Amino acid sequence: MIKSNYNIIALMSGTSLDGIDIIKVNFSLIDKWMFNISDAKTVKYPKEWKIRLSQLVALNSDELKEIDLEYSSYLALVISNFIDEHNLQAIDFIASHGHTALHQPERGLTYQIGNNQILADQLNQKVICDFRVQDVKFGGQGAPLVPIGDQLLFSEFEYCLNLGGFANVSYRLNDVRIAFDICPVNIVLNYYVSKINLEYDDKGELASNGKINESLLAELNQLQFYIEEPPKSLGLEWVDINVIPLIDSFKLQIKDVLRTFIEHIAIQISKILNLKNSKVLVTGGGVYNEFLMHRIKYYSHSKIIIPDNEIVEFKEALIFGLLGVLKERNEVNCLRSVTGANRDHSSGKILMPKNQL
Ligand SMILES: Nc1ncnc2c1ncn2[C@@H]1O[C@H](COP(=O)(O)OP(=O)(O)OP(=O)(O)O)[C@@H](O)[C@H]1O
Ligand SMILES: CC(=O)N[C@H]1[C@@H]2OC[C@@H](O2)[C@@H](O)[C@@H]1O[C@H](C)C(=O)O
Repeated sequence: MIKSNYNIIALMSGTSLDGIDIIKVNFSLIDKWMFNISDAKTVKYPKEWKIRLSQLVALNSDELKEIDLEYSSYLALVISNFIDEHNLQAIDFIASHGHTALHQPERGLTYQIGNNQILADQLNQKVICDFRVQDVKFGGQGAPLVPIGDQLLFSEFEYCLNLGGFANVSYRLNDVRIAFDICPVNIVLNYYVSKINLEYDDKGELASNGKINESLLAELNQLQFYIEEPPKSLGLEWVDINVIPLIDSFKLQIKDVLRTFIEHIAIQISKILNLKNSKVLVTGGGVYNEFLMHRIKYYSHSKIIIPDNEIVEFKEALIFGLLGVLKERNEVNCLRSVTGANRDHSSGKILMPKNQL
């Protein structure tokens, strides 16, 4: 009989580069999937890794392969420390997203580093990973992948909104799950505050003291991406080409850039959350940007619900864990309605440690 209870470790490294989210979680299937997170931690990147990961786009394929190996080995160390710290035993497998190095689905390309065989070998554990590649091979965007988890674990909410490096949303429309990236969020805010040596704009304080530049706001709101129909996704490359040069051309003070960009985010999000009185589950580090949340609430007619910190911070890791479980069961974990692939499919690579092959 197929198992219905899984003890796993799940990991996610998001675009904001704040660190590696790692959790120990139990999934059990009763009438629906239930979960229980027993341990959770964000392992901050050492400065050196943060710099290296922020420069991946510039690397050639040999350099990428080399850093992939090193990063896989680094992840193995992070996981093994987590196992020791929490004295974890009887783990069924590790589900890991890795870190996105390249994402150009229109060229058939997406590359997450950290999914190398040495991860399984070094840990001597089964690893399920590399969830995006097959979707791109099937003509999909390879992202977002979290919506299947929104559907299976958080179906009581009309919308699931995540405010990470980018804002993404998922919701049901005529019994089909729709999801897409809305606009950049922390990836842009963090970039500008890094110029004054801050990691992020705590609570949105700086932004709240800035002034909106109406011309920049109008130009941001007119970017072509916003009128495209889903499925659609954003990557760092898009921000580097379309957003940063535009903002820089205005030569504004940082607080005014932040203020204008926050208004832009709130406007773009409000265009999506247009179902009156709906419940919106909001997660991701952007939740802690109080000024951003204030502007989102100002424009929105929905009920904004912020869950406890564990879900705010670890929902993506949780769902990549679920993707691993679904792959293990050979069940669908990528929805064509979301990614635009030519079929629903069970995506991911299973790495067995060498000595268990
Ligand atoms: N107190 C705070 N005030 C303002 N912003 C905050 C605060 N705490 C966290 N953030 C923002 O949240 C970011 C981290 O968010 P999160 O971990 O959800 O992103 P991510 O997982 O890397 O992104 P993605 O989901 O797009 O891959 C930080 O880099 C910062 O910009
Ligand atoms: C290619 C890639 O890594 N995309 C990430 C990124 O970060 C946010 C947004 O862009 C989303 O599309 C996706 O991650 C989430 C977790 C997802 O796949 O659902």
